[in-house]
Amino acid sequence: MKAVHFGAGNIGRGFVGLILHDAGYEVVFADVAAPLIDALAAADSYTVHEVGEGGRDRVVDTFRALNSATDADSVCDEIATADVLTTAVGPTVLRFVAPHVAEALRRRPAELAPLQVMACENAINASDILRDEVAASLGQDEWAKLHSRAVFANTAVDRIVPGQAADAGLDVTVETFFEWVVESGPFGGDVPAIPDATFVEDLAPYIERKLFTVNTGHATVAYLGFVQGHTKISDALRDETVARIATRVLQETSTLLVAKHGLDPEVQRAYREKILRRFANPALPDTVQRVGRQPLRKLSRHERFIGPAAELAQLGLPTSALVEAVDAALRFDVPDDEQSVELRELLQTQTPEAVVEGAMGISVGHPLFSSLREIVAGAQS
Ligand SMILES: NC(=O)c1ccc[n+]([C@@H]2O[C@H](COP(=O)([O-])OP(=O)(O)OC[C@H]3O[C@@H](n4cnc5c(N)ncnc54)[C@H](O)[C@@H]3O)[C@@H](O)[C@H]2O)c1
Ligand SMILES: O=P(O)(O)OC[C@@H](O)[C@@H](O)[C@H](O)[C@H](O)CO
Repeated sequence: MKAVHFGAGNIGRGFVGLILHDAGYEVVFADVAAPLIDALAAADSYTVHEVGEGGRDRVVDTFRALNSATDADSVCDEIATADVLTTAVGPTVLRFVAPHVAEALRRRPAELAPLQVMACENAINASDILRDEVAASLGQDEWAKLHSRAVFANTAVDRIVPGQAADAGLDVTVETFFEWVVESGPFGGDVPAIPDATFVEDLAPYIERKLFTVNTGHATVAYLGFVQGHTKISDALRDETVARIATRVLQETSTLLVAKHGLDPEVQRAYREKILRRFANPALPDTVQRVGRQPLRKLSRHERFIGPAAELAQLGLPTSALVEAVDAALRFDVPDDEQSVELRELLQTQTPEAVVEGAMGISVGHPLFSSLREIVAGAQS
């Protein structure tokens, strides 16, 4: 069995690559970072160090690596004969992966089973986004002819993989916990052979529970931690102010998740408490800068703050803690982060109304509008 995986970064090596390797796939990593791909191509193996209770070292071998920027032709050939294609590149990068997949579908022998595509990004329906980009890349007529050569299944992936130490080489330090949930419908009864993945009929409750609990909570700790002057996530969570607001934020999103998806409130309470314990893991060298990265993506309409807050506001339910977290996000000032710089520019050049409508997708008249307008104005003063 062969899997092509785009994005040989933290989650690519420390989670998707490991799980596919353990499932018996030969993994072909594709990435645009030349030093990383060169190092992978020259290596026989790398080690995933799980830190925390019960953590152990896991060795990944039997992989190959290709540069998708300079050797796109070989990458397309590999995809054309692969069983599985996964990505962990970031949701905004999927459109750059799509032309490779489109070309691979042209080359894929018609007698092969459909390529099983799973985009492992922190975004709702990331595989559908990739599918739409592939269709756009092929154009309507060609897509109609080739679409049956691939199936696209949405997924929810959960494992904290921090940025790695400069001297770590290819090895990756990760937490022990992991969860990979995949929607089963698109596979039509022939799900990929991945024992560590869980296949479910309806992914919506899983991806929303993950994004609006793990990622909302994580980003809250990152932005409030940044404001309070912390560098590490585990230190930020030891700060009472940060912990108090993070706890309230997770109570707010839990109210929505319980109401919307019929989750058991006690199970959800245990889930969010476990998540706070995961963030507090002192052996995990995770930073507020990594977790807060790309604040404009995180502040966008369907993401971890505005997504749940908009739904709560429409139901007349409390959103004050989420709004406090958004307030902190507006103060994330990291010159190395392009979106942080862009956010600062927006705040300096646009009216509060334009920021709320443009960056957060909330229009005048929405029940969340006035509280967001107020905090944007506050961040500008
Ligand atoms: N790190 C985590 O804890 C974690 C957990 C769950 C999900 N995720 C998600 O996984 C994705 C990747 O996150 P990460 O933390 O591994 O980031 P990362 O920056 O460590 O890895 C991303 C990799 O993608 C590569 N890349 C960029 N553009 C590319 C392109 N056009 N083609 C091929 N490769 C390209 C980069 O060179 C990099 O190696 C994101 O969507 C993230 O939200 C991350
Ligand atoms: O990857 P992002 O930028 O969407 O979010 C940052 C972190 O919250 C995220 O990477 C978590 O570590 C991960 O989602 C845990 O499963």
